[in-house]
Amino acid sequence: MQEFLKIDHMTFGFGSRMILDDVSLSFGKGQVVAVMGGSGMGKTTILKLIGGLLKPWSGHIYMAGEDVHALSREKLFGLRRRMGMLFQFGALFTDLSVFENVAFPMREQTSLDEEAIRDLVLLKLNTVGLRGAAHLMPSEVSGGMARRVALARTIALDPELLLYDEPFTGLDPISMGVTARLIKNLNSALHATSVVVTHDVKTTFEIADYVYMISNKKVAAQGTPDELMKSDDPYVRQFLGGLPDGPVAFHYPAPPLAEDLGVTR
Ligand SMILES: Nc1ncnc2c1ncn2[C@@H]1O[C@H](COP(=O)(O)OP(=O)(O)OP(=O)(O)O)[C@@H](O)[C@H]1O
Repeated sequence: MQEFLKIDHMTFGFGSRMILDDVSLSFGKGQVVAVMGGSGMGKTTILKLIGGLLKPWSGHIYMAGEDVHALSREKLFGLRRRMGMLFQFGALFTDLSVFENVAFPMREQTSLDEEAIRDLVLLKLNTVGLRGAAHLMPSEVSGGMARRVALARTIALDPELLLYDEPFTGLDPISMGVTARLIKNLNSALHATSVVVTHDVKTTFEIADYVYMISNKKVAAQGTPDELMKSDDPYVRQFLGGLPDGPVAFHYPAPPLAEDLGVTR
């Protein structure tokens, strides 16, 4: 496997609160890699660190051999241009048509002429099955279609690295499956690397080549979906089974309920 992205012994936190403690993750070229874990474990934070929006306390992130946080501002912008980011809910610009939403990064970041933009936008929309919807406004398309438009916009400039934050949230099961297959197919078509942050086990395991599970500031488990399905690690079993009890407590640490309610015997 040729490595494209590497998180190397990285530690990060907000203020004095550590969120990630000495984590190392590797992402191969051409792979779809899922980063999973419970709410608040730092999954979105990892994407922001990769994108250079946050800086590690220690450790490094390398993309295509470049140390992301050692780059000049200009070089970082150059590197970011090689990334496509689909952040939570992938909001579209509501006052722009589907076509203009996809054209937006092209107009912002390239000097392509109108004709080239038109052809490219239609090609990208065709890839997600929505060429016929180019003239519609975001308010006229369904939630699942809007997510596909956002995907077309994410791949507008043929990124080498695709970062997805909860791409399945809020979608019905069919749209989830469609979105998942698109993520997989786009990754192959672009010869890219995709990082998918999610807690949806079923959909993710259908498309991921490799999975990292983050818990308690650490990589709690990792492997291919097959390996994890067969694992008897209690954390993996708890996560996959959606069980309330296990190594990860359901209750946030608290005094006894009776004490909080002022009940005495
Ligand atoms: N700007 C910030 N300042 C301080 N704390 C933050 C900030 N952003 C996130 N956090 C905290 O860092 C932790 C990790 O947040 P993050 O959004 O990465 O979690 P997540 O795993 O993506 O969760 P979810 O699945 O709920 O989106 C959370 O406890 C959150 O409250």
